[in-house]
Amino acid sequence: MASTAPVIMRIMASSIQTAKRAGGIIRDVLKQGDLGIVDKGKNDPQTEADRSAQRCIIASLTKKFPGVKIIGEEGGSDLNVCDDWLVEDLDEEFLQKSCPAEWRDAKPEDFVIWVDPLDGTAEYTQGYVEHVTVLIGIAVKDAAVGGIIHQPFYQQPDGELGRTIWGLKGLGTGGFTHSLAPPGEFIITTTRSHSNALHQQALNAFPATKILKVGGAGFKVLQLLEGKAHAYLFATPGCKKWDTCAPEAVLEAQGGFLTDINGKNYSYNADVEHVNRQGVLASVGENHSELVYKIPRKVREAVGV
Ligand SMILES: Nc1ncnc2c1ncn2[C@@H]1O[C@H](COP(=O)(O)O)[C@@H](O)[C@H]1OP(=O)(O)O
Ligand SMILES: [Mg+2]
Ligand SMILES: [Mg+2]
Ligand SMILES: [Mg+2]
Repeated sequence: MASTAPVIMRIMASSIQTAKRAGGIIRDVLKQGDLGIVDKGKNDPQTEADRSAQRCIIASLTKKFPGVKIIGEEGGSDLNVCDDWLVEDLDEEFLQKSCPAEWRDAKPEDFVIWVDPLDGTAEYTQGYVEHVTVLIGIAVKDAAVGGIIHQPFYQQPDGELGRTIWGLKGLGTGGFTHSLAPPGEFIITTTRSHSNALHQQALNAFPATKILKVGGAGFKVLQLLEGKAHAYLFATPGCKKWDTCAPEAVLEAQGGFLTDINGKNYSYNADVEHVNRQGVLASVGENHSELVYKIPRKVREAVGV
């Protein structure tokens, strides 16, 4: 019944399979050894894995959904890829699920797919491969609605590498076991490679019992989902719509929040500015607005309201 499923269900089911294939490409580039690093800016590396994974994802999704706008971190991509990189199948298990009523009638032109082919590139080049994720975020009009977070280097109990987490607002999440972070503690997960004085000032305002410095927006949201941290803070511009669309959708499908540091959700339509100028604050199982008001007003004014 694949062809009759609502567009959003088909985009999600195709993105699950495509993110897995991209994860395989990311492992292959590392195995082969030459990362082909290019510096796009300060602390902003790109590797052959970013480029190849993006080509795989954009070519596959464009072929399947020609009427859908797709925006990838690595810019315009050559859609001419080998058959091995062209993912045609859909995740059948996902397709069996029932589509939430609110998205059932969404048309191809209502969607924007935000692709971060490799989130945590700095960490990938430094050997912290468990921080790496593939992010495919699905926006309907302005809102982040669905997301895939694939971890290429996650070791399954049976030894298999890779796991795929999904979330769709109104339906829920899959691919991991949700738990809340320990009560009585306050653990913050934050950047390890893009800190600055402004961000540090915000971090200092929290009575944290522990600060985890890890790479990638996807990995930090996974830490929230698995109860390793209570909040994710990045109080400065730097991450972009492709970093937050999928994590926001998955976290919010689980009852959490991912907003700017003023507590406002970002917009994900095709015309928005790519940079998330007002930073990121995410939490699950917490009073999110209380966290917003812990961030010093000076910091919130510096990034803009
Ligand atoms: N200053 C920056 N320049 C470029 N990318 C950034 C910057 N800050 C954050 N990012 C992106 O957001 C992700 C999360 O940031 P951090 O790990 O510092 O918390 C990074 O892995 C990176 O995504 P990517 O690795 O896909 O380029
Ligand atoms: Mg990058
Ligand atoms: Mg990223
Ligand atoms: Mg990236």
